[in-house]
Amino acid sequence: MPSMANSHYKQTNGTISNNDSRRQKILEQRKSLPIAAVEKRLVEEVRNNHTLIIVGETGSGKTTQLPQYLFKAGFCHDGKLVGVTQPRRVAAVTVAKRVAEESGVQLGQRVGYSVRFDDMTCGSTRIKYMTDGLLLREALLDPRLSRYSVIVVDEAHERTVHTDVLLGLLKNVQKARSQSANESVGRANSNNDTNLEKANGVQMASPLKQGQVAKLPPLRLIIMSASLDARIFSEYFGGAKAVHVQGRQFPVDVFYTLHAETDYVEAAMVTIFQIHLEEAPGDILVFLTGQEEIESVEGLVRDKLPQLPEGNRNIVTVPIYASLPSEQQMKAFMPAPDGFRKVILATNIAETSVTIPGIKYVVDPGVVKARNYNPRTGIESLSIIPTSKAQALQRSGRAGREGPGKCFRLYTEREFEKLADSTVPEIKRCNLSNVILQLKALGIDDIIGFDFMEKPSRMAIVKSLEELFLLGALTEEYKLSDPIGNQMAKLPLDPIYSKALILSSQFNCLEEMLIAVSVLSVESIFFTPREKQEEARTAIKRFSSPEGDHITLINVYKSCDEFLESGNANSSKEKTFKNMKKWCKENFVNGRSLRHARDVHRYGSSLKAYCERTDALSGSNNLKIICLSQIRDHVKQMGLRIASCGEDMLLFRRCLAASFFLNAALKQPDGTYRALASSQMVQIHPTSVLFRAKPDCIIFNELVRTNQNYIRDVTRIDPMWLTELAPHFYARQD
Ligand SMILES: Nc1ncnc2c1ncn2[C@@H]1O[C@H](COP(=O)(O)OP(=O)(O)OP(=O)(O)O)[C@@H](O)[C@H]1O
Repeated sequence: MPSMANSHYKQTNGTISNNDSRRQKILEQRKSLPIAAVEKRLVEEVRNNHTLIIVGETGSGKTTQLPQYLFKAGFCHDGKLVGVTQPRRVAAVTVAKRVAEESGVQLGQRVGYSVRFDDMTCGSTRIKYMTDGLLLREALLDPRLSRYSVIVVDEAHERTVHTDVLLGLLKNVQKARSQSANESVGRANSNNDTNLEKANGVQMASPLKQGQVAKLPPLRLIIMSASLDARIFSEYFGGAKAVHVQGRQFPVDVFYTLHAETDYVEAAMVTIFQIHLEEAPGDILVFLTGQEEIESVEGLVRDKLPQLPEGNRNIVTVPIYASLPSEQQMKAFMPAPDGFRKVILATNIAETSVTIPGIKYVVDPGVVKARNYNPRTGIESLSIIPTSKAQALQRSGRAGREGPGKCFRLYTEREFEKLADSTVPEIKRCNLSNVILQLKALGIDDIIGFDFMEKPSRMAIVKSLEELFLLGALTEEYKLSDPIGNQMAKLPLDPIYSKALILSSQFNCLEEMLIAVSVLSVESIFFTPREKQEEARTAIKRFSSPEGDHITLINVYKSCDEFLESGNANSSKEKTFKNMKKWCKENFVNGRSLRHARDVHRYGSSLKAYCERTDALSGSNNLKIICLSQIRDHVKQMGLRIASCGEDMLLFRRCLAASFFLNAALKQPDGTYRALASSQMVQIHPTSVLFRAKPDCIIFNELVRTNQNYIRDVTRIDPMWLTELAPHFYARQD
């Protein structure tokens, strides 16, 4: 099977083609989209309605076309932007590339994107695709989103926690902007304006200064999806108008199994080979639930290939999931080598918005991995659950984007009928600390009274407020504390990680904490192939620290750095990549994850390399890539002192105890642990280096329920440190 790394792949996606026939083809394709027939009407509706809901079939052209129509119609005059939010970064990036190509402009110029850790925009950007989380962060700096004339919230049916909070926030911003539009500049630039914003729950980060232009046009809001219950959104926005774009571009035939499948992974495998042997050429997109499952199917396909007749072994598999570094995700969008059929193994990251060229077949087992959070116990569980009808529709929609397609649902039609119409909004099943911290930073103090589209439970809100208070982010009046709360809100991380970074500068170990947080932000950096478990265990021992997983992870990271630095100073980028790959393989380290951690921590190198490559191919060399948002830059900008504790890891462990005190556990006589904050009985996960050692007192990173209550990423601490370093919590417990 050809590997994606030594790629026979041609880079085409996202580059500007000078090829006239390609431009012509794109032009014709655009004209043939169902949405093209109603361009004028849609623009009129946007002019006449401050809030508009657009429902249209998958592939009808909403995401790529509407922003271009609005640009053409003058919504970007005076330098204003049309912002389009997506629940996922891969959609924001790939759609922006497509739209730049369609518009015949360089990506990052008139059309750009901005996602966490990667900003491809410049001063002349007018159509900006971004994740919904990123727009929320922008609101911290610019609470009235004054640069935007229109915000399009795409794929709203997904109801991610960010989409829901964003909708609430946008409602406030709209009110504030409509009112300020009626104010005169002179009056609006003083106290009046600030009061008005506060009254609407949106507080200026910094009040307007004399002479600053306060008058803003009303903010237009468009909510879009293919499978959205327009009524709920319309009611929330005071009876906003909904329009339906009729028609889909290409038909997709949907097939169901006759009987329920007991093993969907096996069924997916069989279906892949059936399609390959029996159906016409065309690539296959398979939806699976996570990295592990994807890697296992990759292995199964590889094992099975030699059993196929020689002429039929032309399959190449490509994984795509959220924690995969961007440059590797992009491989899914590249064409397969000539004569090969590409099989993309994806999580629901590829479910909405994206167009993966070449896909003709979709295999949908009808399941998804979902998080669930129990605010009473503080336990997050990950379980595999059936998708909703809306998700099934989105998945099948991926097959009909370039021509007619087929979708194979690995469940019966009766099961489909029983599926829920839409997914339970994430806001009702997640820990809210992060979101509450952001709302507080936006000046929204009354969280319980906030106008959520669907209110999270009171218990979930109270629990998160309490957690933020204990971390020092909120005062006793539950207001954002200064400087800790403010600093925490600025970091694009979970509050507990942000706290750890801030504290580590006082413990002289910010260098080490930066590495730990980066590695913990990605999928596991260890790689244990099924057939080499013993070898992998021995290899990991070389890095393992008797003090626990955090120091072990730092050891891996630093060892790789040392290896790359030793004798490699003048190596080319390619050579460094190659060396790193070799080192990872020898040490049973997951190269993908480690590279990603290095991106998050410091370099942004693989992202940059990817962009530079596409830039070179597009024949231009002035692409502006800003990777400002790396965590390291954030903490530097906050004035935190980046120092290393060197060999003295005691300081680092004390810092972990001071930051993760809410995640401390004590060993019980039977060898299990009691989590001190929730009193839940938990066990150290078998992948931890402390699984056998079982120290008396530990802190952990996360508590996840699978078949047991497992704690992951564990470090040994002295129980006395808890009362010393977190007296506000542990003195209270006595
Ligand atoms: N990267 C791409 N390569 C090739 N064709 C593309 C690409 N992106 C979009 N298209 C074409 O444009 C059409 C419209 O895509 P668009 O994303 O605008 O649809 P949509 O209505 O937003 O769909 P969805 O609801 O599924 O996101 C696709 O069906 C496809 O034909």
